[in-house]
Amino acid sequence: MNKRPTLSLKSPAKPAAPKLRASHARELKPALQTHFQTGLKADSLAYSLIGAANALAQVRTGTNLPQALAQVWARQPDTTPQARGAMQDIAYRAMRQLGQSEALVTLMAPKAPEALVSSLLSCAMALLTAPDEVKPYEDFTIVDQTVTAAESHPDTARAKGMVNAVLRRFLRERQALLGTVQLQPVAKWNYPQWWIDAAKTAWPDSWQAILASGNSAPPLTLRVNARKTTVDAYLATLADAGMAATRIGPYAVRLEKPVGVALIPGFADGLVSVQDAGAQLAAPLLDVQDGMRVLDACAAPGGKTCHILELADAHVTALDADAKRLARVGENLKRLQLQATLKPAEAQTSGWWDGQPFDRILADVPCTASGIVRRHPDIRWLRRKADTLQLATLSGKILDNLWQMLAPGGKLLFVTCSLWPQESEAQAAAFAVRNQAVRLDAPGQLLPAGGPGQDHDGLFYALFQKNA
Ligand SMILES: C[S@@+](CC[C@H](N)C(=O)[O-])C[C@H]1O[C@@H](n2cnc3c(N)ncnc32)[C@H](O)[C@@H]1O
Repeated sequence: MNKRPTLSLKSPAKPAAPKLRASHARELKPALQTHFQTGLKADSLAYSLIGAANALAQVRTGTNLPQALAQVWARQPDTTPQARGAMQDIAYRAMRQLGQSEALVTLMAPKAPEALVSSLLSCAMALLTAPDEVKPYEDFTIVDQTVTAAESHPDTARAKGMVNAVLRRFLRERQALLGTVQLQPVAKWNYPQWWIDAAKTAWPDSWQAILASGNSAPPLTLRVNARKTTVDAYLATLADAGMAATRIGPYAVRLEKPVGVALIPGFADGLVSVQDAGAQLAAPLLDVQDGMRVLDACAAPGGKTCHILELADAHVTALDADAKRLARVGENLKRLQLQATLKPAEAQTSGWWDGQPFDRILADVPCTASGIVRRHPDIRWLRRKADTLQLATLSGKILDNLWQMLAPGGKLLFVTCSLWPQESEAQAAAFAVRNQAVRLDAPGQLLPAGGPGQDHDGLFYALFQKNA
């Protein structure tokens, strides 16, 4: 990775120290001053660090990272696109290194830091321990800018000296400190202990590779729209634009260097969509023919809905319990010039159904999303162990309900992006027994994989047919 040229670090603004609140007394535990505007320059690393730290602190209280970042940007409308990019990069790195960073801080800090201080230190640690061949920033810049960031905010100003001391000690004793914390599994793997245990139990031969894969940066994979072009023609378009790419599936193209969608040739015109290569297996597996009635029961944001419609002239109903997310299905259909009926409703209910059976049903059910942590590194810190059982209970109800809506001879494809058998294979096996469903050939559990020729998330596929 090249050094980030967009950040001006020559003369970082040193704002006047903010007034400390009396409520900084530990026992009062004040709420974070999330609306506080620092006087930092938007193009400084300090600005990006305090923004990323704010987002991280929100994640620690249960908000997902994209939403937390969106909240930070909404509160600071002067955040430039470059600063947004830098904040996002720091926050995502921090999520992937959080176990190690928090263990390092616990080892060095004289007492447990308050939420925003802890988050700021985790952001700085993620940059200081970045695995990149070319470091994103120089060590001294990271320390200097983290201290400047601490100084700029009332929730961190008092801890400025401690922040400085911790980061400088880390630079002096790096190897010894890293060696010490690596003895703790949470710090070594950067997942909660229950997650590490679950991976070991489910995948005793490959849990290390699975956990490591979840800490890698994800590829940018495109789905080529079969209605508009071919993979070969699109690869040629990319080559003309000077963008290196390889084919990694029947419709899947991986860009060598991820870019924003605005820079992807033909994206606005619907030539391609962003979709993991593993997720691109769903539509072909459903084997939809022209004229069929198809239900996509958990459809948002519509990746699989649109793929189905790119492959056949079908009558698709796209259902999702979350009306806001369902609106994104509409946006994607519009960009691709496709049509479907959108219904905001819960898939375990039937009040929305007109009683006409479906020929094909896609049940891409809500799950722990443990197979897509490389794209959503915050998930591991947000999920709780009990979520697996709760989500499996809901998806069991969804499957049983949808089965009643399937025409004789019709097919139902059950999909999860989970690595936990309780949500996937065990669920599929129990469903088949409960409903006397015929199980057809499908990939089953795909573990996350990367490399030449293939690159996909962790997904599960089971295909069922109803007796005619
Ligand atoms: C794995 S995502 C679906 C991804 C989508 N199929 C795609 O390819 O773009 C699961 C979706 O299920 C929705 N959902 C959650 N609970 C639901 C329920 N009870 N009924 C219907 N949809 C639900 C969520 O809002 C979410 O959009």
